[in-house]
Amino acid sequence: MLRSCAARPRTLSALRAARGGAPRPARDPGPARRSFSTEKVIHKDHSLPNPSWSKDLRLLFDQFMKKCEDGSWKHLPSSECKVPQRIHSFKTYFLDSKPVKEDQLSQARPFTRSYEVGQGFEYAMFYNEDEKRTVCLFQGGPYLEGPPGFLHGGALATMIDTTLGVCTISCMGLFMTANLNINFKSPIPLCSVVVISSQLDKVEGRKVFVSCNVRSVDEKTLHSDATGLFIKLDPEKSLT
Ligand SMILES: CCCCC/C=C\C/C=C/C/C=C\C/C=C\CCCC(=O)SCCNC(=O)CCNC(=O)[C@H](O)C(C)(C)COP(=O)(O)OP(=O)(O)OC[C@H]1O[C@@H](n2cnc3c(N)ncnc32)[C@H](O)[C@@H]1OP(=O)(O)O
Repeated sequence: MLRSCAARPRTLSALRAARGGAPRPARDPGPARRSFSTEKVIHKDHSLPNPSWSKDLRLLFDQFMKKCEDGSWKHLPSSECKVPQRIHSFKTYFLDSKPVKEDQLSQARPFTRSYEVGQGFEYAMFYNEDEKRTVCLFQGGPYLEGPPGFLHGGALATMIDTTLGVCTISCMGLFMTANLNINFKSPIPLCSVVVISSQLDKVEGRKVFVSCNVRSVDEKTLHSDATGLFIKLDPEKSLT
């Protein structure tokens, strides 16, 4: 994700300055944050194969890594601690409208990267800039059970939300989900692998419309299809 954030043409302060508003001083990260940001900590990339990955997930991962060789697809790294510019701007410009306790914030980590290896969300994301498409290879672990032996619908909704969110990567700015419509067509056996294929359908002002389908590895089963609306955050508007 860092790569795409680094490529972002302008920061929020540049956006704000462009509007003639005085750039808001970045919030003092506080001692804990300062020491954290000066540490040279190498964060684990959770989007790489690990022993919990099934043969299906490894095969699909290798197939998509091959697609990356000509540069058409990009593998998106995923660490639970790295604070890319986009998230940092979000915390600087949008979180102060509702003071969140510093110590709670310092414990924050992405929901999908908060389980022991293999027990929750195992996934890898690939992005195609030209086609504005994101593919997520997802294996839901045993802690994501809904109906006995099947994946919880909320766990699938989480991965759909995350995958659709990544589709906004090519748009400037920070986006939040305003609407998700999900059809659950066929239950997903727990610990099986599915492919979430998503695309950016249209942009209207601050509104980005995206959609996806969720299929089994052999593509024979359509497990789900969904649409989403993401709204670009307006730094002049408070979030709460
Ligand atoms: C933010 C950075 C950090 C998170 C990263 C998120 C995503 C992008 C990421 C990239 C990569 C990373 C991976 C993705 C990881 C996770 C993704 C998860 C994303 C989420 O999980 S995020 C949490 C859940 N999400 C919320 O917690 C939002 C709560 N919500 C609000 O904060 C406001 O609601 C907001 C800001 C959305 C809009 O507020 P606002 O004031 O800026 O805009 P406003 O209301 O004026 O609407 C403008 C135009 O959108 C139309 N519109 C609005 N809502 C609509 C709806 N529901 N249906 C149909 N149309 C709707 C209006 O009708 C108007 O349309 P028109 O202009 O035509 O009149």
